[in-house]
Amino acid sequence: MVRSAQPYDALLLCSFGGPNGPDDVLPFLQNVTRGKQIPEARLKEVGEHYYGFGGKSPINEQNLALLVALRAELDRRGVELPVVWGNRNWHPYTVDTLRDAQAFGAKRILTLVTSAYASYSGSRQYREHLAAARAELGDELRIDMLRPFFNDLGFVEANAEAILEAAARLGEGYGSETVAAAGGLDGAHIVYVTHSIPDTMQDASAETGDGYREQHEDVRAELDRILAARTAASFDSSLAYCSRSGDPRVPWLEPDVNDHIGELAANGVRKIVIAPIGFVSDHMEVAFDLDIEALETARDHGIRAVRAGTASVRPAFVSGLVDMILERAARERGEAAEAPTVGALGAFPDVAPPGSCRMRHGEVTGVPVLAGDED
Ligand SMILES: CC1=C(CCC(=O)O)c2cc3nc(cc4[nH]c(cc5[nH]c(cc1n2)c(C)c5CCC(=O)O)c(CCC(=O)O)c4C)C(CCC(=O)O)=C3C
Ligand SMILES: [Fe+2]
Repeated sequence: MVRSAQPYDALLLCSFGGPNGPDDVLPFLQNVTRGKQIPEARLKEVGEHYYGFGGKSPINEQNLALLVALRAELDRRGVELPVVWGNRNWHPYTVDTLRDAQAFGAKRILTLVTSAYASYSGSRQYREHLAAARAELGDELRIDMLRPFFNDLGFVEANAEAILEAAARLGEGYGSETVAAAGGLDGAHIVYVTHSIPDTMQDASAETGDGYREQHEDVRAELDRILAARTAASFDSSLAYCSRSGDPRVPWLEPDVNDHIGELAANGVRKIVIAPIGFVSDHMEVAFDLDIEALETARDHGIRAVRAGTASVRPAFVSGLVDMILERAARERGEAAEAPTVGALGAFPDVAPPGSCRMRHGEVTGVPVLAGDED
């Protein structure tokens, strides 16, 4: 039986984008930082991270893999829904992808952004971006966005599995993988990591609902609960931040993961699992800021450290996303469809509330966002 995802004609996988080679790095960074106050020195530094990887970010191939995995899961369930891919900061740009989709007759698009948590960077900036694309392509095109998925069981389950696999590497020599995971986790400290944002962006994210930091704390608590139940190991955890940018005088969320690892070492911690719950795939922030910098910091302090994988294309994650897509489509058809979540915060609304997730607390820019949530 063919099931439809009506009223949607296509699913747009919308991501950040990244350079595919050395010549892309500068223009990509210019796209990202247009209108933002980022010092030249920071840009140079980030450019070097990319050049160190041959000028190529892993993010585009990771998004293609996610697209293929979503396609396969939709097919497996017999759902007819084209999946297309577009980015905010690099080719293929969202507006070009949507123009093609429109040429094939698509009128109503559901967007999945590769950002699990709601803040300006992970939510409103995408809604501004999509509104700009729609303004270019015409009002017949209707674009919706899926609610944040940080507390979807599939996303949380994928992270739990990745942490257990990493813990098993810490516990090598304990026997079977389950025993090794428990042994590795026992006495360990899990450092959950996400992207730092300016304090004023955090405050803005908390204005109409639970804020960015609170969303991560909710995931941390839920993961701790799942991991303790599955392993009976005794462990601690905390939330730290990576990849701060901007003017050094402007406060961003802390502790920085490297400072935090130093503090843990001073407090006698000897083994850690670094769990990048703030990221959906192992892109540059993970490959450089965690795998190169944070792991080196741990080594310098004599701490054994492993980095857990991201949700990426784990079946639990992909399947959870498809559930969310089908639920949203059902609600748009006027059918009753629940929005199940884990943790304490509950489902975020399908349409972001007016005034949510501004760039800075107290700031109103008047930049258009998607229909339904204009200020
Ligand atoms: C919350 C958040 C996420 C997580 C949510 C999500 O995943 O969306 C995220 C993801 C990403 N950030 C990325 C890259 C960059 N972010 C920058 C700058 C900034 N990020 C910010 C926040 C976030 N960013 C902020 C507040 C800035 C300051 C300027 C601004 O207000 O926008 C800069 C400029 C240079 C620098 O200063 O770092 C770059 C190059 C890539 C691509 C990686 C790759 O290429 O593999 C990805 C996935
Ligand atoms: Fe970023």
